[in-house]
Amino acid sequence: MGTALVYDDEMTKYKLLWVDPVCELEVPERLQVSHQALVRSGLAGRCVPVPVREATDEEVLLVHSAEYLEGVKKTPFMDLEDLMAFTQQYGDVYFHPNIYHCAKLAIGATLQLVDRVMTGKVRNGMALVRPPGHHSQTSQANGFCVFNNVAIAAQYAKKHHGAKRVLIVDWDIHHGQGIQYCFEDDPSVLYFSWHRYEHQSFWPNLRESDFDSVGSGKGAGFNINVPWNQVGMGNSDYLAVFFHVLLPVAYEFGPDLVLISAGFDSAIGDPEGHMCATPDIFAHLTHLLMNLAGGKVCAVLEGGYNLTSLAQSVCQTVQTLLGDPPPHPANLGGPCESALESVHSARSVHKKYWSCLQHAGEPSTKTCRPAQQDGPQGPQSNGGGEAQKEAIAWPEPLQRVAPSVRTALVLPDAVPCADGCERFSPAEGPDSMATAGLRKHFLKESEDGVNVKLLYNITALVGKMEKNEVWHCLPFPFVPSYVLCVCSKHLHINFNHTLTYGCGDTVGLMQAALGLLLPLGYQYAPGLVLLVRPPGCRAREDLWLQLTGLLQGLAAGHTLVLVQENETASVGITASCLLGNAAPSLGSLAAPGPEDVESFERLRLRLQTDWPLLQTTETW
Ligand SMILES: NCCCNCCCCCC(O)(O)C(F)(F)F
Ligand SMILES: [Zn+2]
Repeated sequence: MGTALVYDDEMTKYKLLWVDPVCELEVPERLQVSHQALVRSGLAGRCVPVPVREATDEEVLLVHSAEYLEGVKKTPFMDLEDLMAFTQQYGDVYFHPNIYHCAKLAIGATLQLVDRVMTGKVRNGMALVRPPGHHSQTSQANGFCVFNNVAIAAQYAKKHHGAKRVLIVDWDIHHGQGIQYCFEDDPSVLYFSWHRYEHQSFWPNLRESDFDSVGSGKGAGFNINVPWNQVGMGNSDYLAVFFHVLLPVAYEFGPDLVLISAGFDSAIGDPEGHMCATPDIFAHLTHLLMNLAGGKVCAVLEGGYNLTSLAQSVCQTVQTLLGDPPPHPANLGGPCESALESVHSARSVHKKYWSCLQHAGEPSTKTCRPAQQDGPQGPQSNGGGEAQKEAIAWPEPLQRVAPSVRTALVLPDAVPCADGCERFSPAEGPDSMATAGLRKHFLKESEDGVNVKLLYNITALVGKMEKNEVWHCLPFPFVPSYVLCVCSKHLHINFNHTLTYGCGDTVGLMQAALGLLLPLGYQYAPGLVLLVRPPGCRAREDLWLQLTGLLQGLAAGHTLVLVQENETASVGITASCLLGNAAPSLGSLAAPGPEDVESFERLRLRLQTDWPLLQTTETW
């Protein structure tokens, strides 16, 4: 199952024909540099190319009014004067004789992607389109958008593919009010958006973009807004929102399709966003969504105006969709005070709708300190108004080279090797000291099986030899003999930290994984993840596969999974997960048991001082 890439350079053939400082940044080069970067990096060649098509009127009418469509249909025949007059009735958008054609191609590209993903022809994919869509509304164009590509895709997936629950994740730095309005009272579409807000002083300056717009009627709880009230937000702020707002709710919602309104004006260097998150963060954001909906993820380009960070961010997203493990998360700290206030506000207004948030604090009465002149990460020029005083620079993302052997298995002879893997036989195999040490001990003991004590000895021994890091997670005592799956070729092991968390049921463990394990792991940034599956976890195989999938976001995918020999049936599906295939969907999660929530919250409060990425409320 591959990754689709939907692109056609016809969508570069419209541009601003008059002077308008607000619209001049939406240029054809945005699409060209994005596609070029995918081609030059070899990523486009690894994707399944999918042709675009024009949307039909019927598809446009899934979201837009006939009057609006009839109006836009006239624009190809307008002269410059009429185009400008037609444009005047809308805000922050421009028309062009070819924009109607391109707008239909943008929808068509998106629907082609949805068709391929929903019918299982590909696992996931990206549609590189313009004009963008998330600001356009039933009867109006807005913010460079003519038709709402992603909103139409959600309606289309429900109507033509029987999707019951669609999750839309809008990581563009502007609020996609067009999508919010479209699904305001619709519980089958969960719309999540973060956006630069600055207490309503940033465009589109809407009161309904604040965190207390939760949807209405039957849709209450299915609209989640996380406003950024300061610029300069960085990687830790973005991850904190994923761990403590989006992911717990997304797993409880249990979508059967994930649409990403993938705008990259939320990346560093963007003249609209003024944020500090680096392009590699989109590898992690993508990865964290890829085990939802059985991996059915469609990323659709929205904004992004710094051509360098846009191209880098698009590559990071596509490379992750292809299954390559994300890069090491670099020096993450805790979220800033303003971000914590936004996280806390969103959690507290949604606690009544989502049982995973039942322990969120009450809405904070205090308001954040007046927005400082400087964003949390230091001085930023304000708004897009004045020219950047100094060019903002950031390191080019490191090459992410997938190992030649992605997953190797060490198996008792009786157990067949899973397809796509290599059997790691003690004779040959990687010659790193760490592996040699593991192998030596493993072989010496293998006739009478291995127990966890020996496992610790192994890692302790290896730790002496290698000054790298390993992070034990979820160690459980387990019966003798086990199968050792090694993902990628090189091991870096140093016995350093053990976090043990006993948990009653699947839901509790899943929520603990999202709210405790992942933030801890990202902050700890281990060199290796060791996943020790407890005996009898076959009963919760799908949960352990979710963990196996999610934890590959750490340690650049270097994952060691120990499986009980009496569960050799798990080897194939575990190997499939280590090979980058999505874990099966958990469906909608029930409420976690109260005792699990209690122990979870206690552990979080105890650890968050040392691990600030665990925080969900401001500390003052
Ligand atoms: N400087 C503030 C002037 C108003 N600026 C308009 C910004 C439009 C943003 C469009 C977008 O990036 O959200 C999309 F994804 F739709 F393209
Ligand atoms: Zn935007």
